[in-house]
Amino acid sequence: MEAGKQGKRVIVVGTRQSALALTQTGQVIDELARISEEHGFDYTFEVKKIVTKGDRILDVTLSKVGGKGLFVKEIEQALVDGDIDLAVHSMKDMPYELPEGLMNGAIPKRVDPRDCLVTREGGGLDALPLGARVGTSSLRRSCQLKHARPDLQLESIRGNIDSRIRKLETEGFDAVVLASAGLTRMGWQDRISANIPVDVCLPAVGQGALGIECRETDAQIRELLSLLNDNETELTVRAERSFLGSLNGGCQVPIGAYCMRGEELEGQSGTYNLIMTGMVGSPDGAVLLKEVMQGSDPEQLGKDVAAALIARGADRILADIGG
Ligand SMILES: NCc1[nH]cc(CCC(=O)O)c1CC(=O)O
Repeated sequence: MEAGKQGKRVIVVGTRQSALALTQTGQVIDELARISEEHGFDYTFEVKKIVTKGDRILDVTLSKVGGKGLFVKEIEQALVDGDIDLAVHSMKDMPYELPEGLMNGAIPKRVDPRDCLVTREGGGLDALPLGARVGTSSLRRSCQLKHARPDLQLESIRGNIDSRIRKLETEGFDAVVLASAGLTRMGWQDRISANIPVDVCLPAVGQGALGIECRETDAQIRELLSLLNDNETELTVRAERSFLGSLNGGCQVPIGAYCMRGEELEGQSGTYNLIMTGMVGSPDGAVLLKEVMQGSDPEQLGKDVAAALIARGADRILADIGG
């Protein structure tokens, strides 16, 4: 990479305008400002809020709208057009393929990847009464929860985190399912009744991680972002995204994956054993296929796990639901 020439620069950061998006963008900017100061860069940061298609249709069930990248397309266009210099996304909202000329400049350290339950009475899955009403509009979550607890009534719920928690009270749900990461980033971790173990509910690809997108040609930003990257998160998220890419899935199909980094390989500095679990299921939870594999090349591992699931019929399940 060409070293950037550091002069004075106002860096415009694009983000969605939800409370969570603004909070996590603020956290990234604080971190980038700290890094800039540490390295003697004369950078200041400005936030630019961008409304995405996903924000405009928050009242419709997303899986019915379909399409990939509902929460990122407009932001990526602003990046291509030069209206912003970098964009902060929730990694799990990023489609596998980025537009020509854009790249993932940094994947900062991941927080808790698990889903969690926010329940009316407290306690986790085991504490939910028979036939409890659980709110989620994620096919991945309903598939796995239904598989673990066939008695549960999974019902669609949309909106930002705060409105989903409110609906727990106003719409009489016994529980809603949310990403632990979102609640933690908002400082609302005391609302988490229980985290759901990954072997019960495999998270979405990239859940708990952020993706910082930039232009391939912007050497200054690339240099800055490289200082924010977390190697362990990058390796594991690359494996999960390779899996997603091989299955051609967006975040609206029952696909889940979680990769962990194991030991560094002997005599191969920077190369690690990676352990990944991938799943594909039917929306009603009747079919749930899982594979666990190990490897040291993230892209290859993702492809291998996808191939193993496809060999067991994952492609037919996904074709059936139009994924
Ligand atoms: N689907 C929306 C979304 N996109 C990112 C997060 C927060 C979690 C994360 O950053 O992985 C959420 C909320 C949720 O799923 O509860």
